[in-house]
Parts: sequence; C-alpha cells; structure tokens
Amino acid sequence: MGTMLDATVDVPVAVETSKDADESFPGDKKITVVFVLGGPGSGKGTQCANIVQHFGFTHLSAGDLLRAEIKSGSENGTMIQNMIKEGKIVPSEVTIKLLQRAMRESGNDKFLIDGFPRNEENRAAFEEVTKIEPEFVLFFDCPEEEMQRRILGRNQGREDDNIETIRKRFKVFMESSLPVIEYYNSKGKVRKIDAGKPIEEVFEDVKEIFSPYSAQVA
Ligand SMILES: Nc1ncnc2c1ncn2[C@@H]1O[C@H](COP(=O)(O)OP(=O)(O)OP(=O)(O)O)[C@@H](O)[C@H]1O
Ligand SMILES: Nc1ccn([C@@H]2O[C@H](COP(=O)(O)O)[C@@H](O)[C@H]2O)c(=O)n1
Ligand SMILES: [Mg+2]
Repeated sequence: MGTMLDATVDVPVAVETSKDADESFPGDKKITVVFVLGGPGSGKGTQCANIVQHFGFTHLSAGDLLRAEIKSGSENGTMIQNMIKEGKIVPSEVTIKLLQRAMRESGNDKFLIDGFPRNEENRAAFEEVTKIEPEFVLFFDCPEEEMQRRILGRNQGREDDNIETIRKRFKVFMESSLPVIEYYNSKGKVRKIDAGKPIEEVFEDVKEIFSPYSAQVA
C-alpha cells in the first residue's frame, strides 16, 4: 500500500483544472454512485457502456477524464501524462476535481465511477471531499493473462497499452487497488463478477445486480 502513496508525494501539482473546478458537488440532491473496479483490461469500460444504455447511469471513467485533461492543454497535463505512462496513480485532488466537475455538468444523479478509487488515498479523499458513500462496488474479476491479451488487442492508441506499462499497471492493481476492494468487501459492499467470460455473458450477470435500478430509468 505504501508504494503508490510514496510515489506521489514529491510530484509538484498545480490543482486548478478549470475556473469552476472548486465548486463542490454534490449539493443537496441524493446522489447514487457505483464504483466500478477491476484490473486493467478486465472490461470495466465495455460493461459500463452497456449499463448506461439499460439503466440510465452516467459513466465517468477516471482514466478517460485524465486523458481528456492532458489533451485540453491543462497545466497538469505533463504531470498526468508522465504518471499514466508509468502506470502510477495521479494525486487524488486532481482526479476528484475532474470527477466533481463531470458529475455536476452531467445533470444526472446516478453515476458509474470507473477506475476510481484506485488506492487508499483516492478512497479516503473522495469520501472526505464529497461525503458520498458508494451504493456498492462492482468488481470485475478477471485472470491476468486474459486482461493482458485484451489490452494488447485493444488498439485504441493508448500510451500505456504496451507490455512494459501493462506490467506496472498490474503491480499497482495488486498492491494499491485490491486493498480498496477488500476494504469495501469488509463492509459488504462488493458485487463480484466473473469477468473472464464473453462480453454478453458478463452483462447477463451485471444485469442481475442492476435490476433494482430498472424502475428508475427515465
Ligand atoms: N468479456 C470480454 N471478453 C473479451 N474481450 C473483452 C471483454 N470485455 C472487454 N473486452 C475487450 O477488452 C478490451 C479492454 O476492455 P475495456 O476497455 O472495457 O477494459 P477496462 O477494464 O476499461 O480497461 P482499462 O482499465 O485499461 O481502461 C477492449 O478491447 C474490449 O473490447
Ligand atoms: N483513479 C485513477 C484512475 C486512473 N489513473 C491513471 O490513468 C491510467 C489509466 O486508467 P484506466 O482506468 O483508463 O486504465 C492509470 O493507469 C493511472 O495512471 C489514475 O491515476 N487514477
Ligand atoms: Mg477503461
């Protein structure tokens, strides 16, 4: 656990992501958050797209938000790019501001937060800043060889989809992200899915977990 926290302490961070980034979210309304976790390439983004279509959630991928921040020319861009290339976890204050802004701008009240919290620092900071407790944690459990095969076949031009960075990402997942899943498991909040199966079969299992939310689709 100490590894990633240690890795982030000496990185200089300018936290202003936009003019309005300091506005807090949520306000008064009841917000439903599901954290979607699992190793790199386990299928989080793929299944979130399905859940959005069927259950009316807004999908927010922390990794996608960070990649968009690089493209936007933000002053944090170079730092974020270097962290992603190394498979390291970006300081929570940066990622949380991006998530809060995206939540606010969506106008929705139901969110799939994909790839976050990635370590204990992410988890504690999100809780402290937003006061949001997740409804549950959807955990995609997939064998490492299968995740590696999927990432190497993904072809989305991601700078971290190379074998050297993939190995670092797996190590970070085991050392920093699994303890977060264990934390939520101890609170009875984890819904574990066998993500090694074909996409359609995984979604059948996902649907069962989300069925209580069907009635809420607009
Ligand atoms: N169940 C599955 N069986 C086979 N291929 C899959 C399955 N789920 C997703 N894929 C494919 O594997 C690749 C990785 O999937 P996806 O991008 O959804 O993973 P991810 O968990 O979001 O990864 P990352 O953490 O790197 O963002 C994609 O090319 C996707 O089409
Ligand atoms: N909470 C997070 C989430 C992601 N990152 C960085 O982005 C990379 C890619 O994330 P994906 O979920 O899209 O695979 C990840 O390896 C981290 O470098 C982060 O720092 N914090
Ligand atoms: Mg993804």
